[in-house]
Amino acid sequence: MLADLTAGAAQDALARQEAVSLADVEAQALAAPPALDALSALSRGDRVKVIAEVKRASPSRGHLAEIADPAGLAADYERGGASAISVLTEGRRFKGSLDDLRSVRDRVVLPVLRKDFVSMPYQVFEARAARADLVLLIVAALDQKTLSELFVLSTELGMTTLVETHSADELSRALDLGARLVGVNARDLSTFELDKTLFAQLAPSIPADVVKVAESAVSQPSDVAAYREAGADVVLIGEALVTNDPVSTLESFLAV
Ligand SMILES: O=P(O)(O)OC[C@@H](O)[C@@H](O)c1c[nH]c2ccccc12
Repeated sequence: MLADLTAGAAQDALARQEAVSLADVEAQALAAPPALDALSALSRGDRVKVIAEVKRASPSRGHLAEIADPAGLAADYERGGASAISVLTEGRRFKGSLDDLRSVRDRVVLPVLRKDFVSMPYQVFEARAARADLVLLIVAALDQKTLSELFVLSTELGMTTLVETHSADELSRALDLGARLVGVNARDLSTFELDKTLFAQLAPSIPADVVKVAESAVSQPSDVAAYREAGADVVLIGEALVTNDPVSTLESFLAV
């Protein structure tokens, strides 16, 4: 499944490249206003921080929410106390787009993450051209050479990279890169199985100066409390926020 998602996203990027060449998207990326300092925004504080996600659907959970106005939802997230906004830009299964990201970027002042299945430099340039401040790289989807190249490129473009892991081996690959923002996804993107204990298993192996993000499976405040207890600086939440009132749900999560 992860391989399919990654291949599909690459195919879609190649189709966009027919319209806007690599050189042009690179020029757009270099001309964009500088990325916001997302690492500072997400660094450990007195309270847990939330990356709130604009997510219409997923292959594991199907349709979640229509979200006709992604910018309005992001503004609600900002009002509710989120520290950054994640925008799923994958079109096939998550029903997102770079237009969603651009409209969110125009509305909020928070750092914005491009959440997609990135495997080519073109997609990294696109993220920055759309004024994303962060880009997701999924260790399981990439060989170490490609992962490292994409990490270096996004860093050179001034973005913060959220490096997503799902095992001890993937975590050590993320740390080898020098990643400063590391995510542990409770969901296995190949089987869609959920392991809510994985963050707590891996967190002790993540150095103190690396910002730790617990991803997926937060449905109630006690889930946030458990991730915080296990050492999370940040939790990334999608489904619970798009299927409930975003502001009050976010506030209840931030109150733990
Ligand atoms: O909707 P949830 O269970 O709150 O999960 C959000 C986020 O962690 C999930 O969307 C996610 C984590 N890593 C990903 C990689 C690609 C696509 C999606 C994801």
